[in-house]
Amino acid sequence: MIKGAFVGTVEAPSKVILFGEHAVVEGYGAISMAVDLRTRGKIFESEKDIVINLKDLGRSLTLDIENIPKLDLKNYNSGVKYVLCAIKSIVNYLKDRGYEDFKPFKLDISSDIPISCGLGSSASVVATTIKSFLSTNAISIPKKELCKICFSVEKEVQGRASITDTATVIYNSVLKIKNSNDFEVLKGTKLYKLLKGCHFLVVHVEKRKKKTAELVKEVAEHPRKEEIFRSIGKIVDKVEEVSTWEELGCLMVKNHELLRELGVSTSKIDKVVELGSRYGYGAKLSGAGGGGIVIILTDEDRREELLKSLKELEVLDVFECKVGMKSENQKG
Ligand SMILES: Nc1ncnc2c1ncn2[C@@H]1O[C@H](COP(=O)(O)OP(=O)(O)O)[C@@H](O)[C@H]1O
Ligand SMILES: C[C@@](O)(CCOP(=O)(O)O)CC(=O)O
Ligand SMILES: [Mg+2]
Repeated sequence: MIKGAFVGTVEAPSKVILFGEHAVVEGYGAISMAVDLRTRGKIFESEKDIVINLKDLGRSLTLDIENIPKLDLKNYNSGVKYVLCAIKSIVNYLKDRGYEDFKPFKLDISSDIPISCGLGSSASVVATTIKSFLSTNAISIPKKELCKICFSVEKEVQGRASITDTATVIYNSVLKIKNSNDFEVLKGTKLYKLLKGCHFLVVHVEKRKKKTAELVKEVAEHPRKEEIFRSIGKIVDKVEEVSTWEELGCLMVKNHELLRELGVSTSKIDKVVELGSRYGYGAKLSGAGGGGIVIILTDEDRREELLKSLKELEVLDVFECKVGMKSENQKG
């Protein structure tokens, strides 16, 4: 074996939630889809430890394999917790099933996904880390198991979470989330066919001041959350019945209004949603909120006017997003 030799690459995409964020944590449904902005893990041989370079954070972790099951996440800064918890969880999962003597490796993680803006960068990084560990050790586990482990990491680090982000980046598809921990891949249904024809734009509106974990915690304390979640749940149920982009866009705007009532929108996000409704079929914030991204269902005939207005608002970035297609970054 050549010291430091390149072994291979693993990847995971990102996601947008089309309907149902926050309420899904409390057991209501959601609709999500994968976005082709990717996290990549480049794996190299290592002599002794597991070394993980988090290129986007400018951080490096060196882990003695023997000590991984005893890692206490409390001793680490919040930025590296997802990756550490991912490594610890996969080691414990495999040990419980009789595996031992894991191979050391060096892993360089880098991502196209803007961090902490609602695109599920945490789930994508967790999936990449665990897939890298499995690939290095030539172990394969069922997708459903991989999903369960990644979800347990999001839950442990975030405190509260739904399976939405994890399942969407692992199945790399359009998903109907049935409740906080069950889902199905949508293929061939009426809604899937409608979504397949949709042109979406993901607008990175502004940096988020808070992490998902804090936003989910704040929402859990909202005095009217039950009533608002129920209304969001009803919208998700209606989505499967719609036949036109107009109806779909209208439900997006209604879902956004409810997220606004939950207190997770901002004035700039509202302005972008307004533009998305004026020049497109509808729009809403996506993910935990508090800033971050808006998803717009565009009217292709008015796309240029929309892009011009977004530029005037000085949004951070605009990404194309379509079911089953590679997204292109078109700076706004
Ligand atoms: N490229 C990356 N490298 C290392 N850690 C990352 C990366 N991207 C995301 N993370 C982890 O995920 C956290 C952001 O997750 P979160 O607040 O859930 O936002 P989101 O999942 O919407 O992007 C970061 O603080 C960091 O801990
Ligand atoms: C708010 C929530 O519904 C989505 C969070 O998405 P993100 O981390 O902002 O990409 C939380 C969850 O489903 O785990
Ligand atoms: Mg996240």
